[in-house]
Amino acid sequence: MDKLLIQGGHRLSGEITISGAKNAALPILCAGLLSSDPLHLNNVPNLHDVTTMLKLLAQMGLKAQQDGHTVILQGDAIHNWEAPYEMVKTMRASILVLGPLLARFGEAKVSLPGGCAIGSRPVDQHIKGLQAMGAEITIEAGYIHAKAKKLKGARVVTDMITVTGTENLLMAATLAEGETILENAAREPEVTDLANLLVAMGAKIEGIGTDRLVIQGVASLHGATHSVIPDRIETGTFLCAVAAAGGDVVLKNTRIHTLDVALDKLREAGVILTSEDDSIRVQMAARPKAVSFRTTEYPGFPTDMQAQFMAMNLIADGTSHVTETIFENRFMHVQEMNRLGAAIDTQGNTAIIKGVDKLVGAPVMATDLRASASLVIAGLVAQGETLIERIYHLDRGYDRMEHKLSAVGAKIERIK
Ligand SMILES: CC(=O)N[C@H]1[C@@H](OP(=O)(O)OP(=O)(O)OC[C@H]2O[C@@H](n3ccc(=O)[nH]c3=O)[C@H](O)[C@@H]2O)O[C@H](CO)[C@@H](O)[C@@H]1O
Ligand SMILES: C=C(OP(=O)(O)O)C(=O)O
Repeated sequence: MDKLLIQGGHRLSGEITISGAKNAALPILCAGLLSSDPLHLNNVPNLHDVTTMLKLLAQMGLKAQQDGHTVILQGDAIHNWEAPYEMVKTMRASILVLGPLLARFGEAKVSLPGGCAIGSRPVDQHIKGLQAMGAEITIEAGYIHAKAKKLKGARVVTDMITVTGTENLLMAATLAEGETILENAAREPEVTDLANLLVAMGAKIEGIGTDRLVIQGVASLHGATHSVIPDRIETGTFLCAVAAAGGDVVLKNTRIHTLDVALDKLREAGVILTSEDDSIRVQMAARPKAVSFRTTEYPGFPTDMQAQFMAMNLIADGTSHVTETIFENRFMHVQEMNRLGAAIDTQGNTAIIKGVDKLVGAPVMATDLRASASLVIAGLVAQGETLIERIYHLDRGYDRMEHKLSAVGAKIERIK
């Protein structure tokens, strides 16, 4: 199993190009199931979740040609409507095939994703929404089996804001009969990116970017060309790396307005940020100041940035309080960080981080995707060597992270 070896204590300087967003690319690839025409997708990141998704879609008969960051999909020969456990267990986003398959073919069988490291993560809201649209759903032997001759438009109010839930229902509604209203919809930029693609495919959607999406179903969708938005979480991860390790780096091909709250927190920490068109320069010459925050849905502070900001807070001046409100078990990096000499105490869903003068490298274990990224940041700061095990979590969601960091002066290498 691959590991990352980091020699900490080096400032970062240079340029990093941000990849396309994992969490936009995954639903967008599933949208390929909605049409028999070709879908030309650009800026698709090269990461394991994308490979897994393409494998899953290929098994269903969706044709895919991948050339660098371009993927051309064609859904004119789909013959299998099942997402097996073997694939769903490695990538929860597989649930995103449910809505499109059901809407276009009237049937889908998708393994229940089950719990994962960061929380139990049920999909009851996806099911509730599809049932409201007339689907008959049974859950048996670990599979969601959904059938509907033709989905019918409905008003769906989800109990909570759910990102993939909104995306699944949105895709289903594009081919349903009549009008669907999704209240309490997620407003994450990745949902907006998917909605924009769907519109390019001929879907009729109003309220894009708001918490009320109104969809008029159409008989069929056609092909389109679309470029996946830059990854705001990858951008934020590198911003935190520079904030913690110090340096002067320009991040290119990004969209800073998707990171407003996180940028405010970095400024509060003393980071100098200057933006221009689609790039942002991050400069940090001093010890960061501790910053407190609580995670919430977009446009609030993203849960997917919680661990990386915590890594910066470890060596900050002062004490910070970090409250996680989205997932019930997203503090697994805390124990590993404490092994590096951090001083973190957790009380329920709040972590209290007392900034320390230094961290000291040690072997640590990655437990989930963003926890892995936070350990990389901590390793860049720690004195001596940090060895990070189980980086398959990191590879799920980052496109060549160690190459990008090496290019700006980090001493980081992959050990096979
Ligand atoms: C592939 C993808 O886009 N993943 C993102 C997506 O995950 P994902 O879409 O799985 O997360 P949700 O927005 O659905 O989850 C939000 C909260 O709602 C709960 N919930 C959700 C659905 C449901 O049917 N029932 C239910 O109880 C979840 O357990 C969680 O506590 O949004 C999360 C929150 O921004 C991010 O951390 C993930 O990176
Ligand atoms: C939690 C994440 O992803 P997923 O929903 O795919 O597990 C993430 O991207 O941080």
